[in-house]
Amino acid sequence: MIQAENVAKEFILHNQGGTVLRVMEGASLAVAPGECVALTGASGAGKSTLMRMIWGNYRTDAGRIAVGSLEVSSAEPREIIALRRRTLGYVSQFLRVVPRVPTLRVVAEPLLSLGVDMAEAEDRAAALLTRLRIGENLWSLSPTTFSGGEQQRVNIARGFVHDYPAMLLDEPTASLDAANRETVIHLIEEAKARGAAILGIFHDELARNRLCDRVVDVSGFTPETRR
Ligand SMILES: Nc1ncnc2c1ncn2[C@@H]1O[C@H](COP(=O)(O)OP(=O)(O)OP(=O)(O)O)[C@@H](O)[C@H]1O
Repeated sequence: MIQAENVAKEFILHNQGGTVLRVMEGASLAVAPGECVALTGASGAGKSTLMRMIWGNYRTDAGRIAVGSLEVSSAEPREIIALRRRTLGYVSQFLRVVPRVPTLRVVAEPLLSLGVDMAEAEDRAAALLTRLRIGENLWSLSPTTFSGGEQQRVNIARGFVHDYPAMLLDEPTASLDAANRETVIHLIEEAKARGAAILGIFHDELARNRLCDRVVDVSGFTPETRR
């Protein structure tokens, strides 16, 4: 469902004399439906860079990336937007929201953009917010003033509101208390059980061991010149 073959990436630092940083070469991996794969490797090894290339935010300099039937590495922006709407979910570490939009709406929005009717979308959003222990008194407020952990739970609710066939998770259990961490682990287990292909960065080793079928160490894709 998620595939990378021989992917290479370099950054050109235009504000530093055009220095070229070759950060990755020969990166290959595949995540099948129902499988959870963890990206590991030291800080700076390229985990986030690989995730951003799969998400379509960073261009690939060589090789190919595909999610489902779409070649992300050569896709048009409108194809990337459609992929993100239907097929590929992404739970980043931080919630980014438009100010003043109420929490219930923030969480329901991915379903609304798929044409699900408001009542059903809000029901599903409410169920997830309840599971993630966000009190109903907060649902009509914008999450911009929420605590870090509350914002992360809203972010997770939004990321799991639609049953994406593929998901990218960036430290989904970071900054959560024990009970909410357990809830998030269950949400990920449920996504796997319904056949989602999941690729994630999990610094939380216990969560990684419970959830992940395999580990891909991105240090193996670091060019010789950087080792
Ligand atoms: N936009 C960018 N411009 C220039 N260099 C970048 C950019 N993004 C990442 N890099 C460089 O690419 C390398 C890999 O960074 P990346 O953030 O992917 O590592 P990581 O494994 O996710 O690290 P961490 O665990 O610390 O988050 C680093 O040397 C970083 O400086």
